[in-house]
Amino acid sequence: MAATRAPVLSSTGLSIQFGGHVAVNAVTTQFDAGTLTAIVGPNGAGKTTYFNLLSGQLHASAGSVHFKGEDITRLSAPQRTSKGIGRAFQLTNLFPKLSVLENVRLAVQSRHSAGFNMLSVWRSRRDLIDQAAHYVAQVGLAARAGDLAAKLPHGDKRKLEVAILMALEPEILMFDEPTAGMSVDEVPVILELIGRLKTQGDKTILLVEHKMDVIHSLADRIIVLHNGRLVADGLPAEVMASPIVQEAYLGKRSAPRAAKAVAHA
Ligand SMILES: Nc1ncnc2c1ncn2[C@@H]1O[C@H](COP(=O)(O)OP(=O)(O)OP(=O)(O)O)[C@@H](O)[C@H]1O
Repeated sequence: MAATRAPVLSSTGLSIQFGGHVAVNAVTTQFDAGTLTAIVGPNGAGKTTYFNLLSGQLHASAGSVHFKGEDITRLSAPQRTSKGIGRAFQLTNLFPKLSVLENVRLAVQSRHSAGFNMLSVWRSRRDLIDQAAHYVAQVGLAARAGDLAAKLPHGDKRKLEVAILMALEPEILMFDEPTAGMSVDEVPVILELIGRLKTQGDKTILLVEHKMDVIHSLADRIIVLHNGRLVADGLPAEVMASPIVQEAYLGKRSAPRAAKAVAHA
């Protein structure tokens, strides 16, 4: 089914200040349904802070966030999650003393809230476990389903985070450097997963990533943050060729050719 191109998430004049430092500075943009947008920029550009403002971990000093037309600026992170904005957290979301399967089962359960119906607890529990096993298999962790989360090597923990996010079935999936700290042979599993989520067409994916090959293979669009400002926005090839990106992001002084991408002052 063809993806509908309509804004599902947007920020308007979104800003946050830490002391005198403006970490995100009046960022106005929108994310269309069924697209994958990569958010790039040098270290300290404000990418993670912008993510925190969208997902509710931080609250804006100014500006607003809208989800499907609703102003969610004042909603907490859990309220935004329940509306369908899902974010993979780097290792902080895992229950270390529970197994891989149980970690994912809890995510499935929180979506269904099945535990409240005492009459159907057993049947629901079986369903929940089956669904959890499906997500565990999708991220390539079936063989480790019974292992404690704490015992997993780093790369497998990152895969488990993705399984938890998928189990929540959010409309928006936010990944902040999903392959960071992974060995080279583990990276493709996560990239294939994100690629598969993308081809489903109904998910809106936001990806903070430094690896250019990852961005090129997955992104429909790139936005560039620099010193907290949105400085470029467009198709990957255009944005990567733009002088502002060549200089600000790749550290090159001269740009090969002029950019077609929209450069924001
Ligand atoms: N809680 C905070 N308190 C004070 N300053 C902060 C806080 N969070 C972020 N900053 C500052 O805001 C700026 C943006 O940081 P942020 O982590 O968003 O950048 P980033 O683009 O994600 O960087 P990286 O690619 O290195 O992860 C940095 O100067 C950082 O030091």
